[in-house]
Amino acid sequence: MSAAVLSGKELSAAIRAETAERAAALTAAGTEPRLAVVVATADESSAWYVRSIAKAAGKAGITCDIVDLGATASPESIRARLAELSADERVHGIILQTPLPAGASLQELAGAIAFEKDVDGANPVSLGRLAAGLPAFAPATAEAVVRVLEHHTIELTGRHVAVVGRSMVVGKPVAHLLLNANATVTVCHSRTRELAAVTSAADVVVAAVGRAGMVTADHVAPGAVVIDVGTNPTEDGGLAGDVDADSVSGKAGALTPVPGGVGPVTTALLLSHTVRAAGG
Ligand SMILES: NC(=O)C1=CN([C@@H]2O[C@H](COP(=O)(O)OP(=O)(O)OC[C@H]3O[C@@H](n4cnc5c(N)ncnc54)[C@H](OP(=O)(O)O)[C@@H]3O)[C@@H](O)[C@H]2O)C=CC1
Ligand SMILES: Nc1nc(=O)c2c([nH]1)NC[C@@H]1CN(c3ccc(C(=O)N[C@@H](CCC(=O)O)C(=O)O)cc3)C=[N+]21
Repeated sequence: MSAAVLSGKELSAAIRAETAERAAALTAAGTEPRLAVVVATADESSAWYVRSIAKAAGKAGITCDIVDLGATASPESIRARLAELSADERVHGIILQTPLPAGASLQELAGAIAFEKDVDGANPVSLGRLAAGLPAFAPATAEAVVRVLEHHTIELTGRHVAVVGRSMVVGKPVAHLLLNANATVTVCHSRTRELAAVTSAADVVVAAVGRAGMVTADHVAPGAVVIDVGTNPTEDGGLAGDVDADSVSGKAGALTPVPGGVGPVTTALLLSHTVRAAGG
């Protein structure tokens, strides 16, 4: 038996269609929605994302400014640019791409992103509000994980979800969103002992590690639902997930594909957050 494929494409298309409608209404009313994408990395996975944001924003009628500061930008210069964009009335949404140059951290810099423009939920204020169950933009990827599960009518209440990864972009916020959805959540990381035993006890496994094929059949229970967040560039220019799909699909009940799973929903949600930040 091969695991069911949990596509993100239909959900992404629906979110993008609704976003385009809202963007057109805003533009007609005199507000052009605008997203600033701040880049200070040469990372290929980030470059993939930035290209797909720019393309999808164009189609949705959102102006996208790519602000490339270079992979050697200092934390001070990144912070100054975030503050400038935060004060710029024409800009409605700001995302700072990870990874960041050595010595810079998202949690330290994202405080310079105005809370109301923090469309990728990076400001620690956004994460705190998310944890408290208060309105805030969640990081698009973390929200995408939960939306894909909901779209495929996978029950979360009372079920055990193991998240592998504890970054500010995925692991930590997704753990809070899952808790808010009444799941029982275990968060794993590089110091977790007996990782395969921990994840094998879960009904749902969320892999956000950044290592191609790290999650194998040994890590999942028979019939479990597996969400693959990983987008690792391959030598031939493609993308590989954090899950070894060949091994896992013979054991899991359902699995998100890479590409075509969480990624397209992430991009759509970032744009949806941007039109909401613009008042749409
Ligand atoms: N599809 C999408 O929309 C998105 C995809 N991504 C992709 O998701 C992946 C994760 O991204 P991100 O969270 O930003 O990555 P980070 O590198 O910031 O975090 C990786 C996490 O995985 C943990 N980890 C690393 N190795 C192991 C291991 N051997 N066993 C258990 N845990 C481990 C780390 O633990 P520790 O904290 O101890 O170091 C860390 O918490 C990447 O492939 C990235 O490209 C990211 C964002 C969006
Ligand atoms: N602050 C921050 N937030 C992020 O969310 C973030 C980041 N930094 N840094 C880089 C990673 C990587 N990432 C991807 C998102 C979508 C695709 C994506 O759309 N993938 C498509 C393929 C691309 C396409 O079709 O054009 C897919 O999986 O089907 C890829 C990669 C977000 N990231």
